[in-house]
Amino acid sequence: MLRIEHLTKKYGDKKAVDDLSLHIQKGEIYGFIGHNGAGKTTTIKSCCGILNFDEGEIYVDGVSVKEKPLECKRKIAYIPDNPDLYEFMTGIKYLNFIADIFGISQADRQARISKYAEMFEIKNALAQTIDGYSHGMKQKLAIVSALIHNPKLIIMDEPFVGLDPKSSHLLKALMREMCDKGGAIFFSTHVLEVAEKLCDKVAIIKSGKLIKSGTMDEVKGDDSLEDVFLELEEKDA
Ligand SMILES: Nc1ncnc2c1ncn2[C@@H]1O[C@H](COP(=O)(O)OP(=O)(O)OP(=O)(O)O)[C@@H](O)[C@H]1O
Repeated sequence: MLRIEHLTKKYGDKKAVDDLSLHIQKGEIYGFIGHNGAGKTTTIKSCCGILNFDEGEIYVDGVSVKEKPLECKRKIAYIPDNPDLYEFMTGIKYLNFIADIFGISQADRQARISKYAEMFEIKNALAQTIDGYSHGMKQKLAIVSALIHNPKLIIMDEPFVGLDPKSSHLLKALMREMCDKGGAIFFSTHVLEVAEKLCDKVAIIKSGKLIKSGTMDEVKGDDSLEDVFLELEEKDA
């Protein structure tokens, strides 16, 4: 569903991501972990067609992000680490704006908005302008807006930051349900306990380079993901 081949992205002379390859298959929840500044957001933004990259290729469901960015964006939902939404809009206006961009029918958008806004308990806030939302409410609105076009692939940067425990639980269940239906999820997190419980596979990035990836069992064996991560961080530090 998502194929990253030899991705290299530089800022000036500095390589933020260096020759990184990863394959995320249908049905997989794939976690992406690494220290602050390791290159996670840069990789994620490259996958979503938000950042140009210097070398390599990225394919979404077989389509090149470089050659056909719009076609890829139709298949993807991207939830950034900071929900910078149009604050002057009401929640419902924002959701309809996103639904218009993706050309979603009135019937489908109403059904999805109703389902997900109710699930994340923001239905009553949809008439308010977004500038009055808390961080968590904005994050929930960003999640609802990401689900409006029924994406095949969801890419999320630190999705659990700011969510209350109930919403985190709901999001985890939704992630699993979506993958069970043939979708795929690639997300970054610093919460290793969540990654360990939730992910089918995990990749560890350090200073722009992929240092370990595979199924959770392959990566961590009998240890905890935290122990393995910390040990890898210590090596050659
Ligand atoms: N716009 C930019 N201009 C210059 N350097 C940048 C820019 N964005 C990121 N970097 C650098 O690229 C490297 C990777 O940053 P990135 O944001 O991808 O890391 P990250 O793994 O997402 O970190 P965090 O966990 O703190 O969010 C860092 O060294 C960062 O300073």
